Amino acid sequence: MRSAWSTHRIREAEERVLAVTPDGALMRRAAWGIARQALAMLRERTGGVAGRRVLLLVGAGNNGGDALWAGAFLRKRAVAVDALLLAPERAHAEGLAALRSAGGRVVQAPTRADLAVDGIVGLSARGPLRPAAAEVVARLDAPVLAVDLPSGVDPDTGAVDGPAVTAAATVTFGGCKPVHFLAAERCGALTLVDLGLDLPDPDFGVLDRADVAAAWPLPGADDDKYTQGVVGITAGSSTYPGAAVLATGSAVRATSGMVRYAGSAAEEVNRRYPEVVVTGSVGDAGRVQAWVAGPGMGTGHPARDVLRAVLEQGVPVCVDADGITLLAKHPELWDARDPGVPVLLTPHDREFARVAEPRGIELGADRVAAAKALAAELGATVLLKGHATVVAGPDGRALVNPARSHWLATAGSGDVLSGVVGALLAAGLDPVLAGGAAAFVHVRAGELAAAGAPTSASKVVDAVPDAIRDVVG
Ligand SMILES: NC(=O)C1=CN([C@@H]2O[C@H](COP(=O)(O)OP(=O)(O)OC[C@H]3O[C@@H](n4cnc5c(N)ncnc54)[C@H](OP(=O)(O)O)[C@@H]3O)[C@@H](O)[C@H]2O)[C@@H](O)CC1
Ligand SMILES: Nc1ncnc2c1ncn2[C@@H]1O[C@H](COP(=O)(O)OP(=O)(O)O)[C@@H](O)[C@H]1O
Ligand SMILES: [K+]
Repeated sequence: MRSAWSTHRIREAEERVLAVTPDGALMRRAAWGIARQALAMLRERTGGVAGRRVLLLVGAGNNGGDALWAGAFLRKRAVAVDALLLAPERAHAEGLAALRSAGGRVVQAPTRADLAVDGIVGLSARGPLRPAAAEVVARLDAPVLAVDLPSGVDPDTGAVDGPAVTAAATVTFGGCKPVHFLAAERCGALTLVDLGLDLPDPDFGVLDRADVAAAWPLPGADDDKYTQGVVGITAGSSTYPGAAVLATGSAVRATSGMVRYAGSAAEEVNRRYPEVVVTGSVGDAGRVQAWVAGPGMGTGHPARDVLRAVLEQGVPVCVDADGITLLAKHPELWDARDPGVPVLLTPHDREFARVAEPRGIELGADRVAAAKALAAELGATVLLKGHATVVAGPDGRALVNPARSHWLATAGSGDVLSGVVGALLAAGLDPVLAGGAAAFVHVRAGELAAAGAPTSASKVVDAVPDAIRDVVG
């Protein structure tokens, strides 16, 4: 698992190491990492390094200092290095002297380059690129290597509110920052240079394939259809059967155990998935180890009563879509749950706001903080959907799952996610892990279904087994 720390935590840890390290040593270590990455990119893109051209974009602080030192190192490999100083009077003095004495040039306007190094701003970044920097970045046609993080993107939230760098690669130092996962598409390929920092618990973790593989429930020799955890789905309606078919189908594809469906779309579900045991109501459904409640179920009184019946069953529940709106409209529904049994909500932004705003929690730029606050407030796990998915538990743990493409932004894809979450909750996974692993497999299924072109939620359902095979195989 990779981890991310907010900038103030990184800074605190850096201060401790700086206090016992010779002056400039950390910066040179950071710059060495940038230079190595720059050489690799030049080699890959132009077939060599000597005589290739690098343009440094140098801001007012240590981020620019890193870029200048990296330029000095690149000169040793006969790379032609130009530095464009965006705040000439505040450019890092030692870095500039090192670059000059290594034969680097200071230029007044962007020059033709095989690679640009973004040393405009790093940990101290606030807001989008300022006009002078924005103008230079807009004129670049070389790929960009970002120092620490792409300038103009908020380091702690990944928010982009105006002009910002989109990097082909980023080299960061000491520990990853939230931006690297919340705005992964702006960072490109990420490399971490170790600075020997003693870091506290991270703000959030990021599951990798091996973590998901280790968590994913596999049937064993003694398993039967019941022992793997039976998933119950109550979703859809006779007017909107699609959500029921998608969520149920996704649970069928995500578990080799049994899936039950309870609701008025039973006929449509059974026509598409004959292996599902269907009933008209939750009361008649038989035992399950977890419920998924909400997609397309409506927000009227009958749906409210169904949700209450589900919450009263004393098994983990994934509440999605209309179920979340019902919880917002009828907060007394929370009283139906057993406080010791996990509830996992899977809101998109508008659903999140419906539940959170009456409780004084705003969904601002800091999506991780907002999800953590709502999870703590509700005593439930919150999976906040978006291009990066945030999963926060009531105990303060959080995971982020970055998107690798955006084809999953398609109608019904949230219904597919809820079915996968249900399968993992029924198998007994901790809800934060269930949410994180489900989001990981959902993204992979989306990639496989889309393969670079528009897809549909039905195709994503069908790609779930391939995604699981890809992860656990
Ligand atoms: N500490 C360490 O040991 C190590 C640190 N290291 C490196 O130091 C970096 C942090 O350096 P830092 O703190 O000097 O500030 P940095 O990010 O360069 O910003 C400079 C100034 O830019 C400005 N500015 C703000 N927003 C802006 C915007 N949107 N667009 C344009 N400009 C903007 C703002 O100045 P203002 O004009 O507001 O006065 C700000 O003060 C870190 O990311 C890493 O690369 C590594 O060497 C490893 C060891
Ligand atoms: N821009 C995006 N890039 C990648 N994934 C996205 C993007 N927007 C939404 N998603 C994902 O698509 C799914 C949409 O869910 P949701 O909003 O509930 O849709 P629906 O209600 O149509 O099922 C979520 O899993 C979300 O994380
Ligand atoms: K930068």
